[in-house]
Amino acid sequence: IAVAAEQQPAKKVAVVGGGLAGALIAVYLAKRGFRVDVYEARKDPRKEPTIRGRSVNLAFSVRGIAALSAVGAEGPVLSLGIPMHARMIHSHSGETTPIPYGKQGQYLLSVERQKLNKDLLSVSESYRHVGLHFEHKLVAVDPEKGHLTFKCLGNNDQILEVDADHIIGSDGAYSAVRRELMKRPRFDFSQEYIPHGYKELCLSPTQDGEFAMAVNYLHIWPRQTFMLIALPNQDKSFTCTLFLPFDQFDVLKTKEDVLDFFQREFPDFLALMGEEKLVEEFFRNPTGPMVSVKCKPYHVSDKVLLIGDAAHAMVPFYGQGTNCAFEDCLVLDGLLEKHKNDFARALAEYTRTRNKDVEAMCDLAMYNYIEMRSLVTSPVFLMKKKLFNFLNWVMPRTFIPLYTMVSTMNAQDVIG
Ligand SMILES: Cc1cc2nc3c(=O)[nH]c(=O)nc-3n(C[C@H](O)[C@H](O)[C@H](O)COP(=O)(O)OP(=O)(O)OC[C@H]3O[C@@H](n4cnc5c(N)ncnc54)[C@H](O)[C@@H]3O)c2cc1C
Ligand SMILES: Cc1cnn(-c2ccc(OCc3ccccc3)c(C(=O)O)c2)c1-c1ccc(Cl)c(F)c1
Repeated sequence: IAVAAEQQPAKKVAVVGGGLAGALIAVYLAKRGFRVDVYEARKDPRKEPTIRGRSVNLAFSVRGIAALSAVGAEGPVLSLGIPMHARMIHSHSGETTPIPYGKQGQYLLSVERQKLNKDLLSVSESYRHVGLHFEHKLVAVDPEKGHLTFKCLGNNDQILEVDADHIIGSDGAYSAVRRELMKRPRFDFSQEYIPHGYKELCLSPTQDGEFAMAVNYLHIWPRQTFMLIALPNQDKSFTCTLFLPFDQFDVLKTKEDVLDFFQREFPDFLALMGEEKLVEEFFRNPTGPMVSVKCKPYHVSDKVLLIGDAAHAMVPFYGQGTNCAFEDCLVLDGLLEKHKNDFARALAEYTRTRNKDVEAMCDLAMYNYIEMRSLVTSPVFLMKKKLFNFLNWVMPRTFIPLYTMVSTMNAQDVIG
């Protein structure tokens, strides 16, 4: 006797990686009635102590918010996020110039990554057919069989074998799922590390507990081959990121080296940060690499799909990586809707339609990096942005600055 579709057991999806993309796709698939198990190598971030001054934030834009709104998960970002209506450009002499992101109502949101990840994991867990498994590191995967092997890091590295109907690889730029797909013929893959590294520094609130700088801005110190940015946090600190070539990081070995560098290049920032705090932050926080990854196809028949950085890691000079990862979820959901949960059709169309868009974002981010690294001092940055904003004012429908088009949001875009 044919068992009615709704009485068949729900298809099982294994999501490898419980970062931002993994947590959101789990919500999407749970809403579609799949049985979802998320396997994350790290510990449950919700049980980890929040280390003050270690928050990392993201610039969020309309494409990311739309993907959250589609599953009713935009609450945390909208309540958490701090609007940045303009960039604040800091010149070498310490002058600051605000340049709006566009007309009134166009802005970016500064959102704390960890808090967002925790909230999305909790939203996914609110669905009874979602299971979260932390400290489970994928060590092998057989895409054709839908078979996965995990090492249970919290349990003497015991091995756990899992079978799933479908596998989502959302395990980031250094994806283990993608590594398996790379063994297959006709799998295109390219990656490029850039010569710059990045280091996060926390600019604490002032003595009287206020923000140390103007709050509703994305602060930028453009210094040609290196740049500094600062995004505001809910706790009135700023998460600042220094982008500097590794060979320049390598020569900043002593306290004096660091203080001389900041006194020369970012005197206003040094004054805000204080020498003691700057040195402490500089040597405590790691210097991270930045890689651009492209690959294709993103799927293996109806069995495996790569999303987020696992599919398309981009250098962060457009602030769109998470926004693209979230848009991946929206696109996949639309295709599952179109193909009535037929993964084979949905995944094939996903690769066919999504690839050109995300590779355009990867290229834009790299183009921005090259442009920022070469042309940009604050006068050039100011002139360029003011000219763009003027042209947009003169021809609002025909000239929209590319960055504004890609990255900023309108209130009505969000509220719909
Ligand atoms: C300096 C910097 C600044 C950035 N700023 C912005 C910004 O302003 N705006 C923006 O939109 N984006 C920004 N990004 C990009 C953004 O951080 C990424 O695009 C985003 O984190 C991608 O999410 P993801 O879930 O695909 O990957 P990740 O966030 O990397 O998550 C992958 C998860 O998989 C887990 N994992 C990895 N391997 C395994 C395994 N073998 N088994 C199990 N689990 C595994 C990891 O522990 C992790 O939790 C920035 C990136 C950098 C480096
Ligand atoms: C984290 C985040 C979110 N968005 N952006 C971003 C990116 C590019 C931008 O402009 C293109 C451009 C600026 C300067 C010169 C040419 C082109 C603008 C802007 O217009 O404000 C904002 C960043 C960011 C990330 C790293 C650095 Cl180093 C940085 F400066 C900003």
